[in-house]
Amino acid sequence: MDLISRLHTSSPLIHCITHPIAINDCANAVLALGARPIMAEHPAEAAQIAALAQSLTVSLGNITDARAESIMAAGRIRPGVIDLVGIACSDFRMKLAKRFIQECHPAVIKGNASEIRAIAGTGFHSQGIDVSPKDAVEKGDESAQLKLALLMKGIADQTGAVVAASGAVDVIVAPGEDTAYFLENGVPSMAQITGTGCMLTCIMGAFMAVTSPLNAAIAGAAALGISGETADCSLGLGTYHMKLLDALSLLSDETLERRMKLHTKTLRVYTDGSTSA
Ligand SMILES: Nc1ncnc2c1ncn2[C@@H]1O[C@H](COP(=O)(O)OP(=O)(O)OP(=O)(O)O)[C@@H](O)[C@H]1O
Ligand SMILES: Cc1ncsc1CCO
Repeated sequence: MDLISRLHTSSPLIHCITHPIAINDCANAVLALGARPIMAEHPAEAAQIAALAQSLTVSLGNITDARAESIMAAGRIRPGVIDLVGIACSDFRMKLAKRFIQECHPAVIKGNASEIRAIAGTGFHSQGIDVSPKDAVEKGDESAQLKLALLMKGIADQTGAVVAASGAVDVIVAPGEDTAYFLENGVPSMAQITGTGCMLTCIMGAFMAVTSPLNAAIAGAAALGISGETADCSLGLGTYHMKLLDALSLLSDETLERRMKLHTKTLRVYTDGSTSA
């Protein structure tokens, strides 16, 4: 795998429509991997910038009317990554997410486990923008991992998008495929820094400029998770935040491949609707 060196060599332009809480970290995360971010969000220019860029990411976090408009305008131009931030606690965002998925056909649909359950139309627990502990999928809980993956397969097959659920275990499923991918990289401190999920969205978008949406989702989750593992958190969260960016900028393809904790499972959906792995 040579995705990081491909990014450094080709320096693709990544159009990220995200929110002020995470915008600076997102731009720096894209730069750290060798790509070029453009954070344009004016509705009058969003389509033109999306057409110019090699990849697009959109986030529903801290949504505004202007950003909602530019997300739709850019999404109609290019199938990007949509981050479903907050759809579990906001009917407005849920409606916008559904409209985006229907009209813009994103390549990747990403959220935490509560947001993924919400977009699947199944029971979910809302805890603001964070995952509810009742929906979260933990390391070692194979049954919960599998249930979420099966739910995600339904969304993927229905929308044609890769579906990614971030968390302690990142779960990724592609449309028309029976394989579910489970990544166990990362440390709990990452959830203590605001915007790590938003950075992940833009990192996936960066990789999408040089590989398929499925590989981009896997490589993105692994790259951020490994950076979170190698960054020093002993001096507190403020320093850890910067160390995370340092680690991302120093990450090599060799380390990405060697430290990636990926396992797969085959999902089966029977004609009577029952499921198994
Ligand atoms: N408990 C955890 N253990 C290990 N890694 C974690 C944990 N929580 C988060 N991570 C890591 O952080 C990454 C971001 O995931 P997370 O689901 O926390 O984002 P998020 O909640 O959407 O963040 P935000 O809303 O602040 O942008 C994951 O891909 C994973 O690598
Ligand atoms: C704190 C916060 N509020 C809306 S988005 C966001 C950052 C994490 O997504």
